[in-house]
Amino acid sequence: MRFRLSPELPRRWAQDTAFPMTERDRLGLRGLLPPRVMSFEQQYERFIDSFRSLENNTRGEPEAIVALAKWRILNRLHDRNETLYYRVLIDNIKDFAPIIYTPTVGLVCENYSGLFRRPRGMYFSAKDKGEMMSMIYNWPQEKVDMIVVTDGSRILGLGDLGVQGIGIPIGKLDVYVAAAGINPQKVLPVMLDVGTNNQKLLEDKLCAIPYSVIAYLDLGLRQPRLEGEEYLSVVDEFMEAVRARWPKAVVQFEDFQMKWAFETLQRYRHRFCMFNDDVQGTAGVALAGLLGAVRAQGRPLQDFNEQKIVVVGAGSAGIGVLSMAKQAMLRMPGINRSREGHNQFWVLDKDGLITKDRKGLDPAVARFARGHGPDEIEDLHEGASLVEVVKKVKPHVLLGLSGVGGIFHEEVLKAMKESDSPRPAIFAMSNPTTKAECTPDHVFKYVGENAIFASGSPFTNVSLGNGRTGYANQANNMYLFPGIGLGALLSGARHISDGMLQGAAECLASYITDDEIRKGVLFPSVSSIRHITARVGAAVVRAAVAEDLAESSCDVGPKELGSMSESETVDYVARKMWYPIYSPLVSDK
Ligand SMILES: NC(=O)c1ccc[n+]([C@@H]2O[C@H](COP(=O)([O-])OP(=O)(O)OC[C@H]3O[C@@H](n4cnc5c(N)ncnc54)[C@H](O)[C@@H]3O)[C@@H](O)[C@H]2O)c1
Ligand SMILES: O=C(O)C[C@H](O)C(=O)O
Ligand SMILES: [Mg+2]
Repeated sequence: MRFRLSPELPRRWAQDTAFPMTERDRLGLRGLLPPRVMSFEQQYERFIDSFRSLENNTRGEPEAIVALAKWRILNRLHDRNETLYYRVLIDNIKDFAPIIYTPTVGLVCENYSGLFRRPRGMYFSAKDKGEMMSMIYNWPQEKVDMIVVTDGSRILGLGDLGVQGIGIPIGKLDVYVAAAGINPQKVLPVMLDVGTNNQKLLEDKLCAIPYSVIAYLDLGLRQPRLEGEEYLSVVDEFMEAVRARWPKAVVQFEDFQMKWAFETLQRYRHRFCMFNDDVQGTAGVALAGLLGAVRAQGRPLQDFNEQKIVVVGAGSAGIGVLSMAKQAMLRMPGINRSREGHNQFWVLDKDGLITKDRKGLDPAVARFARGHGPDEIEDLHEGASLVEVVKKVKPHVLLGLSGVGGIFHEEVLKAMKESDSPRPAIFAMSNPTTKAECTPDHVFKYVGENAIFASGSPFTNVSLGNGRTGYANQANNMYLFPGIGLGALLSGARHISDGMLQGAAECLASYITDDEIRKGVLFPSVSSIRHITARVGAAVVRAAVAEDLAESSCDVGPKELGSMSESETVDYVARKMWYPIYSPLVSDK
């Protein structure tokens, strides 16, 4: 019997019109495709041309229409031909990241049930209790290396989007393939659908995609979110199922609401090779930015201990950043022991400045609450407003992880002009773009041209006149999570330690040169993401080896990893990255 395949091959083998004649013959495809055999380069050009004409044809249309149209054309390619999709993504990551990742992925999640055409990833719901151990074997791929899981409870700054949050693991894993070269056959996006507390989704009313007449129903469970032990038993069962089938897989927790982000991290971090990107990945990126802000002032890194930092948002990300920054301060060489108890942070949440007078404070937040000691600034009372805090503290850095768009308004930014730093730094890290605490235009206008700006979602640089540029840095955990996951995978680490995360953050911080820092460039261009990830991944491998956590799952064991120099480790990590090329499906012989 002849071996037959449909021209609609599974997307991972598909070559479409590029199938050579020998393969068409052997696979029974002759006559099922147009006769001309195109090269990969011709297919690539054809896609880029159609993308550019889509851009031209949608010029002037509302932003949401354009963004969704761009997402659709990329998503269709993803469905059709995985090799071409990832090559296009890798080569054009700076242009395409804003489509498959923040900000467009936020819009996609908000409308996911309506945009849904084909499933991607796995769904484990509250109704699957007791079934997960067998369900996990329904995934058709033998091997999975990287899993990104969400419960959809805090999608970017958009809140509880229930099952529609699956768009986030899909986008994060696309970044894994593009940045860390994880083989797309070995990634698994996962949605844990434990219900939703989003009233609109629970009402089961027909929804509509922006500017579209197509109505749809939400695809998730229609029940309030599970809580307490019931919730944890679902996550426990999922984690055990993963361990049973893929004991070496790395699991990234993403966009869980704060209480579950912390609880699951504590529960699993020493038992599984897992991390929480919003808490730990974000912390490392923010720390690299904070150290960059010290260098930009022309000060040595030890002076990090003297910086006054106002953090707006005391959630999973804000507290993650504060904890890592505090640890880094305590590690600084020559730190004066008497300053160990010194609190350089002023933290605000939705009720204003957090002080020890606040009732019912979460212990993780209480560590950073302002007290009544000699260090304190007079009149800064419990619940003080952001403007009051900035005016009185005159911070070196103002960092937002609040999920509230525009909260760094004109008055706040003008107050930052009086900062004690010659280069006041403003980090508007909330996503997507609509939730950014401020824009770079406002920062350079109201704080001044010496300001430093970074945001979670991409903005364009600002022209300051006379050929000068105000840099709009992107401070997003995408600079770290791919390297953390890849480094953990290649070292076969039993778990992901603080030392491995610290190694990742320090590596990113040292990536930028003093010249760039002086100009206000704190983070490298997203175009270099593979190069950065190779370095970060190597730093994570080396930290795992140094801490004796490596049990390498690859061809190179911990002993050999330990004998590699730094640059040899970087080369090794880079060599392990998957790169999209068409592989012959049948041999010529
Ligand atoms: N740039 C990045 O890499 C990155 C990483 C993680 C999270 N984020 C973004 O950070 C935001 C927060 O994420 P999270 O996980 O910490 O969320 P979260 O819900 O756990 O915390 C949000 C915090 O903001 C506070 N807040 C709300 N309204 C406020 C107001 N008006 N003034 C001051 N504080 C206010 C809340 O009280 C809470 O402490 C989201 O928009 C997310 O997209 C960005
Ligand atoms: O997803 C992102 O762009 C960053 C971060 O993980 C977030 O939750 O905002
Ligand atoms: Mg996230």
